[in-house]
Amino acid sequence: MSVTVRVPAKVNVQLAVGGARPDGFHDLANVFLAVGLYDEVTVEPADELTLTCTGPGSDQVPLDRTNLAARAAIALAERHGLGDPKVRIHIAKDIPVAGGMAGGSADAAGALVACDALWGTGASRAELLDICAELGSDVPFSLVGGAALGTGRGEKLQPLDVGGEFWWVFAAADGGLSTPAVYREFDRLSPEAPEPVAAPALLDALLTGDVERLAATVTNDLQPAALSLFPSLKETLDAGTAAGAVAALVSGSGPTTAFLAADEAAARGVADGLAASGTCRSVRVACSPAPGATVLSGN
Ligand SMILES: C[C@@](CO)(OP(=O)(O)O)[C@H](O)COP(=O)(O)OP(=O)(O)OC[C@H]1O[C@@H](n2ccc(N)nc2=O)[C@H](O)[C@@H]1O
Ligand SMILES: Nc1ncnc2c1ncn2[C@@H]1O[C@H](COP(=O)(O)OP(=O)(O)O)[C@@H](O)[C@H]1O
Repeated sequence: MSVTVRVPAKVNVQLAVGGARPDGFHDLANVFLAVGLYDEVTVEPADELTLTCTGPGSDQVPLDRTNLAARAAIALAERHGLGDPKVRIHIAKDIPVAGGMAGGSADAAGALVACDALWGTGASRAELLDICAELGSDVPFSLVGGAALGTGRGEKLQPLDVGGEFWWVFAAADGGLSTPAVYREFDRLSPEAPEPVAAPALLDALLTGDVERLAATVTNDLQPAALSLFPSLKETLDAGTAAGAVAALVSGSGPTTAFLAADEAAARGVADGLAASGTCRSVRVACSPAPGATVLSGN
C-alpha cells in the first residue's frame, strides 16, 4: 500500500510586509497563487521513518527529521497517538529548492495529506490546516492551492476567486537565498514599514482574469531586499522584460524570478529569451491557478 500526493508551487502576486513582530515574524498581506509546477510525495509503510528525494536540487534537501515532510508525518502521528511514524517518504522534486516557491512547504502539505490517507487518521480539514500552520507560514496555502489572501504571518487564509488562466515563466537562479536573511534585510531597508493591506485593484484583476491589470498591480515588498542580497537578479528581470514579459518580479523571498506573460505563446517566447540571455540557471513555463494537495493514487 502506498499513497502519492501532488502539491503545487506558488508565486506571491502581492507580498505586502509590515514591521517585525515581537515573535520575529512579520505581518503580511500575502496574495498567493498556486502554479502548475509540482512535487509528488509518496508514502508507504516501513520499519522506521525514512526519507528519499529525487529531482533537480534534491542534493540540497535534508533527508533527516528536519525535512518539512518528515516533520509533517511526525506531527500527525503525535496528534493521533501513533508514536514515531513508521513510514517511508519519497519526494519527487520539481519545484526549485530554496527558490521562494514554497517547495518545502508543498512537501509538508503533501506528506500530511498522504499520511492521513495511508493511516486512515481521518483528520478534518481544520486539523490539517492547524498542523500546516505549526509547520510553516506558507504550508496552509500549499494544502489549499488556487488563490488566497494570507494574513497574520501568511497562515490565515481567505480563498480568492480567479476568473481566468495566467501564464508564468520562472527563472531559477544559481544559488539560493535564506528567507530569514531576506526578511532581516527588509527590516534594515524599511524600518518604518506601514501596515500591510491587500490591493483591491489586484484582487479585482484576479477575479476578472485580467492579465494586463494583474501585470500593472503585482508587487513584492521583499524584492528590494532580495536584490540587495543578490544584485545579479536585476539582469534576469531585465532580460525577461526585454523578452516580452508584461510583469517581472522576484518570487517571494527569491532568488527565483517570476515573469507574467500575456498568454501561453508569449510565455514560450519569454522562456526562450531568458534561456538565451545567460542570466539564469534554468527556465520553466507554468499556468495558474493550480489545485492544492491532491491524492493521485493509493494502492
Ligand atoms: C517569503 C514567503 C512568502 O510567501 O515565502 P518564500 O518566498 O520564502 O517561499 C513566506 O513569507 C515565508 O514563509 P515560510 O518559508 O513558510 O516561513 P517560515 O518557515 O514560517 O519562517 C521562516 C522565517 O522567515 C521569517 N518570516 C516568515 C514569515 C513571516 N510572515 N515573517 C517572517 O519574518 C522569519 O524569520 C522566520 O523564522
Ligand atoms: N522537503 C523539503 N524540500 C526542500 N527544502 C526543504 C525541505 N525540507 C526542509 N527544507 C529546507 O528548507 C529550505 C528552504 O527550501 P524551500 O522550501 O524549497 O524554499 P523557499 O522557502 O524559498 O520556498 C531549504 O534550503 C532546505 O534546507
